[in-house]
Amino acid sequence: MIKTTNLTKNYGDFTALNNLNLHIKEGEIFCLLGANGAGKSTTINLLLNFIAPSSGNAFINNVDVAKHSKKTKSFLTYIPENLTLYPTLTAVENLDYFLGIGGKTFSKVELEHFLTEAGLQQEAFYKRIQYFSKGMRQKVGIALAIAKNSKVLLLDEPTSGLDPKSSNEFGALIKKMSLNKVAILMATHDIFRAKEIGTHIGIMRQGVLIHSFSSDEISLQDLEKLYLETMNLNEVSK
Ligand SMILES: Nc1ncnc2c1ncn2[C@@H]1O[C@H](COP(=O)(O)OP(=O)(O)OP(=O)(O)O)[C@@H](O)[C@H]1O
Repeated sequence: MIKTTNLTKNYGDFTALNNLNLHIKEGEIFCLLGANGAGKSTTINLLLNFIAPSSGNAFINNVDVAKHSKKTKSFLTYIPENLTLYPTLTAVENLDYFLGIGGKTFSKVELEHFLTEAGLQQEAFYKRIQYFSKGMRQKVGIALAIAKNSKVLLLDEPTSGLDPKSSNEFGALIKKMSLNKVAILMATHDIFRAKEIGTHIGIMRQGVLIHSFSSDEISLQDLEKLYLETMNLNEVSK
């Protein structure tokens, strides 16, 4: 699970994240919406201990991220907007390499199985990553999460730049991960996908989570309205 208590990040006088309280349980998909600069990536960076909190705490699987960074990383997989893999290595080789860094070794058959589970077509297993689309690279990232048996998945704008079919496929894959009890946080601008796959949705503005609700409480139309109203508030307060 993912939990934050009064998590705050200041840069001098500027507050990028203001007292965030989140609780994402196993099997839940929390989609975090917000305008550019709202604090979505800051939240993810704090959960990864890429940056230190100014105050408050972040927990992955009940372990404090700032105190036990290495341990919390072993529970999670992070897929950034553009997943960096080794371009000259194949999908299988990349998977083998990154799992090896975490001290895990698997047979060729097992690695192929993880890629299959992640929805990568078999013809791509032994192709160099440099020829992969964004959607295909993300599937390698998901295969990594499956192989690691990750309890938590952190996704930063995973569907931006994906065509509708790939975005739909990605959504289905994320839902499948959640059925395996993974707790998922997805920062996104994609209202449609958030409503479709999210069990919970949050809207952030200027570092504050101002709306948070379960996805079935709101229609797509109302969600869009609320989101646009939030964006307009941003404009007015500038
Ligand atoms: N190192 C830093 N120093 C000062 N301000 C920063 C720093 N890093 C981020 N910020 C500011 O913190 C705010 C939140 O940024 P963040 O990247 O979390 O937004 P975001 O919601 O992920 O936006 P986007 O949708 O554009 O990715 C922004 O105003 C950003 O300029």
